Formats: sequence, C-alpha cells, structure tokens
Amino acid sequence: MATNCGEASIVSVITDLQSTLSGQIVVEVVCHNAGIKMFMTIAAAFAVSIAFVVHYICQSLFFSPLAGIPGPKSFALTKWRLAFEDYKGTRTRKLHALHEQYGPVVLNMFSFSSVKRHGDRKKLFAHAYAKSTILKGETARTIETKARKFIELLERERDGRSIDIFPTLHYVSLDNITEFVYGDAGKTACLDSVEKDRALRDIMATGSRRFTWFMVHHPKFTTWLYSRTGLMGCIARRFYPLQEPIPYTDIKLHAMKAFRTFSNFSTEEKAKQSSLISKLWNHRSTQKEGGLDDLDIASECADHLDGGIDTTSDTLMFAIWSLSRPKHEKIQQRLINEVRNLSEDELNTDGIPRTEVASKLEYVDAVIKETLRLFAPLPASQPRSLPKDTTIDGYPIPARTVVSISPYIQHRNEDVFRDPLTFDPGRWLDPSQDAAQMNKLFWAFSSGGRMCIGMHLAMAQMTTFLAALYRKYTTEPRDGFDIVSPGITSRFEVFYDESCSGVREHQCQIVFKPQ
Ligand code: HEM
Repeated sequence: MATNCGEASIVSVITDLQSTLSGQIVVEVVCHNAGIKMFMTIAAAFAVSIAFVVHYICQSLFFSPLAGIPGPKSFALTKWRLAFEDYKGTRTRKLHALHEQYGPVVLNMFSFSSVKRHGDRKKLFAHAYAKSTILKGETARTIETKARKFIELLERERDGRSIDIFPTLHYVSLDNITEFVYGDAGKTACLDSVEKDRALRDIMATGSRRFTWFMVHHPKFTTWLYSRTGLMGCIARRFYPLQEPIPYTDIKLHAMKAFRTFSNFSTEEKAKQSSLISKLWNHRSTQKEGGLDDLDIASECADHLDGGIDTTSDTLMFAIWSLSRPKHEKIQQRLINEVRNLSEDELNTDGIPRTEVASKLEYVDAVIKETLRLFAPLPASQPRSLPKDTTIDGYPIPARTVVSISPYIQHRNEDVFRDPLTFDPGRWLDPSQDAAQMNKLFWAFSSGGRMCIGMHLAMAQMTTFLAALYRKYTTEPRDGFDIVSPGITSRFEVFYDESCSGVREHQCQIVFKPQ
C-alpha cells in the first residue's frame, strides 16, 4: 500500500466502523397502571434508539479517528451511500468528482473484502512472468504467431473492410493466455475459427454488474439465494440478480477441463510442456512438503486465465479505436512511421516484428501507456489495508482501515497530466513534461505486493500486436464509431470515452485498409 502517497496521490479512505454504544442505559420505572407502564416502555425504547442514533452520528462524524478526513457527511455516515453509487454504476466517476471537490484524500464508509495472495505463492511463478523470459523464449514466438493469425483472420472474416474488434481481440488474448497457462492441455484456437473455442457467449453478456453488486453488498443473501434447490430454487430463480448466460462460466469450465487434461498427461508428456501449469506442477504437494494441492494449482491457473483475457483485449480495442479516430490521424501516422521503419532482420520469418524488438518501440509503448491512462481495463478503486496505524497525506489512518486508489482518478489529475482528457501519447516522450511525476501516478497495473504479475506478458502482446497490425493497415472507425465510444464492463460500471455522444458496450467496428 502507498502509505506515504505524496501530494499527487489520490486516496479514498474506506472504513467499516461498527459503532457500539459504550454506556448502558438503565431505565427503572415503577408503574401501577399498565397503560402508563406500556407508555414508559415505549418512551424508554424510543430514548435508547435516539441515543443510539445520536451516538452513531457523533461517533462517525466527530469522534472516529477518521473524522478529520474531508468528504461529504452522507458518505461518512453510511456505507450505503457509496453502495448506492455502485448500484447506479457511477462509483468511480462520483469518487473522481469528490476528489476534485475535497482534495487527494476523501472519506467513504464501505467494507470491501479482497483475496489476499501470498508473496510466497507469487514467487513460484515469478520467473515465468519475468520480462527476460517473455521477450526471448517460447512465449515470444507464441505472441508473434497470434499477431500473424489475427491478420489472417482479418483477411478471412472481414465484412467488406470492417470487423468488430471487441470479440476478435478477445480471440487474440484467449489464444495467447490459454497457451501460456495450459500449453497443449488447454490452448484455444479462436483465431483459427474454431467455433467451440470462441467461448465468448458469457464474456459478451452484460448482466454481471447487478450480480457483482449483490455479491459485494449482500454476499450471504446472494449465496443463500443461489444455493436454493427444488421448489425454493424455482422461486429463488425469479429473484436472481443474474440471469443466464452467467459471465465466465465457459471460461471456468475450460479451466477445469484443461487442468484435468494436464493431470492425465503421462510423465513424459508433462515434462515436454513449458506452460505455467507445468511449472506449478513441480511444486505439487506430492513432490514437495508444504507444496500445492490440486485445487491450489487448478484455481491459480484459472485466476491467471481470467486476468489475461479482458485486460489486454480491452486495452487493444481502445488503442485501435483511439488511433482510428480522424482527429488522431497524425498520431496513427506517427505510429505507422515508427513500425514501418523496422528493418528485415527485426522481423521474424513471417514478417511479424519480433517481440523483443517491438517492446523497444518508443512510440508504440507511448500509445499503449496513453491508452492505459485513459482507458485502464481495471479503472475502479483497488483496495489495500495495513495491519498497523499509518499516515496518508498527514491524515492518521488506523490499522486495518481499507483505503483505495483508483487508476481512473489518478490518471485524470490535471496537476500532473496536462489536458488530461486528451489522448496524447506524445506526452510520455515530451521532455517539457514531468515524466517522473506522470510515471508515479500511472497505476494501470497497480503497484506493491499485489501488482499485476502479467504486466510484461501483456505489454509484450500489445506492443507486438500493434506493430504487426500497423505495418500492414491503416484504420478508421465505421458506423459512427468516431462519435460513439466503445464501452467495457468493470465490476459495477461501464467505462468509455466521456467526450463521446454515446456508448456501445462490447462493440467496436473498425475499417482496416491495406497500406
Ligand atoms: C493490459 C493488461 C493488464 C492490466 C491493465 C492489468 C492490471 C492488473 C491490476 C491493476 C492488478 C492488481 C489488482 C489489485 O490491485 O487488486 C492485476 C493483478 C493481476 N493480474 Fe493483471 N493486468 C493485465 C494483464 C494481465 C495478464 C496478461 C495476466 C496474465 C496472467 C494478468 C494476471 C494478473 C494476476 C494473476 C494478478 C493478481 C496478482 C496478485 O494478486 O498478486 N494480468 N492486474
């Protein structure tokens, strides 16, 4: 957690104080008359309730250790105020507005439980995700192959000259990540038009936002509702916040199947694999004391599969869409100039820029960074807490308080990012701008112990992909997609370019013209 955030960082302090009445009120009334007795009982109960409410309000607003942190009183009083923003899908934008009004540290009342991963576990696969491993090894070849296959798919499946890049970029990320995580045991072939692998029915569904809200704010009730069977199940189904298709069901099934396939491989077959699952298999409890059991391995792999699908494909979609807009023609041209300048020996035998080379392309890197700044695929609050008391921007924060930082808000800080709503990759290369401060606020991959482990893999995929694509094509938006923004779902919210007149969730039609 960033405990000493400095003046530029923007932190929402989120707490779930349980106010309790410390005193005990004893009401002793002697009544001869039953009516008076009843009246006195009600009056006493009323007085206790009022005392409780007054105590709660005073505790929250004046005596809580967090009472000095600025923010609207309604947000400090109850977690349901922020939950209401979640319900409307406006949480991040509301927090952004509050930070603009109240400054870099703002108080909310809310409790968010998050999965705690152990540093030791992360070390087990740190080598597989290291930049040097990814840029030089087999993973780089896989990434280049997928870029080539996307170009082949474009030639094959374009309707006229355009294609919806929302699903097709998901094919790229799915094929890349399944091969990385499962190798032969579970690699998909969406780019080869294998329909059964195009498990997107559940990714395309947009109904998950309401379900996520219920799972976060009413976890016990939601779990109870979904566990009903028989007649109760039929009745409960009417109240489910999520109707079919349930997002990511197909992906989870794929993960289970791939795990089973791998575990049934012979020892020789397993030894031939270089996928993530094969690396984790070496840490199995049967081989090492205190090692991983099957469930650990299966769920770890499924998590990495999940982490590597929407993130890279959504970022690539916003990058291509931004580059395609007529007002960004010069930006696209500058990128094309850079990638067309590559020499023959910087390409692989298929004519695709080698991953190691693409990762060093300055402007391609700046385009991706700028896309991640404005359209981070995980833009909302990312929660953190510390076991001991700390201080953030001068405000004392008690141990175990949940604080959160949101890339969406960090990345729109106009003190650091000049003209923050403008898509301007050049800012990252402009010596007149404060690169150190911009990098400090850049939080698309988060930071610290819970930072994205797939960052180098994602960057390698995205740089190679854009370099390969813009060596062959120019792009422009189709069907009004210049003024209508594509939208993505992240937790409770839809994210898009707010300067556009509308949004089409999970859709982005782009025209590809051969150069
Ligand atoms: C543009 C691409 C990506 C972005 C912007 C991104 C962003 C993030 C962020 C912000 C987190 C931290 C979440 C938190 O703090 O709670 C995270 C965690 C994680 N990401 Fe990524 N990610 C990307 C691609 C990938 C890829 C390709 C993988 C492949 C496996 C991946 C795997 C993970 C995993 C396993 C974690 C959990 C790490 C931990 O808990 O220690 N990500 N990612």
